Amino acid sequence: MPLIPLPLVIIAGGKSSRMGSDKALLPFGGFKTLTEFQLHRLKPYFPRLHVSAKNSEKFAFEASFIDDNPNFTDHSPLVALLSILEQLQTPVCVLSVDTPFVTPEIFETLYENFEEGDDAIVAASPCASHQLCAIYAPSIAKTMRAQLAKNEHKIRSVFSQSRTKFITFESDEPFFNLNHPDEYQKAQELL
Ligand SMILES: Nc1nc2c(ncn2[C@@H]2O[C@H](COP(=O)(O)OP(=O)(O)OP(=O)(O)O)[C@@H](O)[C@H]2O)c(=O)[nH]1
Repeated sequence: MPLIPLPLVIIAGGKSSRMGSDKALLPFGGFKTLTEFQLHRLKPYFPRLHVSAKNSEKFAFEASFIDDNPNFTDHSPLVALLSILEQLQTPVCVLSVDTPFVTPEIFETLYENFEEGDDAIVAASPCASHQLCAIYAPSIAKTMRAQLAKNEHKIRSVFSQSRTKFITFESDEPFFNLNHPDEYQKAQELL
């Protein structure tokens, strides 16, 4: 059983504009919310789990929440990542709440590739890279802060200015994510 000695943060504070209702709160896999599904299935593999949100008051369950830094009023994964690193100040595994098929083995492989001096280790697959299935070190926060100070939310620019490695996995399937209602439907069928 893989055991990854870093905290895992489930990132769940987006607008869900394409889904039409908050993805993090959708029922999934027998759980009241997709967020609780993710916490439950990944809990055995990490020493601590947290949930990142713009405002955690939206959740009706208990967990260790990391609210976004209130100085950033915009929504973006970059805002979430910087807020997480500022609060935890340790290397962290992160996972987008809307990817219910990412396995612990994927994080184990990312961790095996994480070396002294790395700023980020990001999963990739044939069709895409997955910036929210990754390990980030606090050393990348400075570059993120500078980027957000320019009101620039593209994580790719942060990658190009830091020591970021991409680890490519064979299949796109574990990275299937739920952006639209038909993808939510398909994910329920795939379970
Ligand atoms: N904490 C936090 N999470 C965010 C923020 N913006 C996006 N996320 C999360 O980042 C992940 C990827 O977000 P997207 O799917 O690109 O955006 P989204 O806002 O959820 O959905 P769309 O509005 O349809 O683009 C999701 O798990 C979101 O919950 C933010 O400002 N704060």
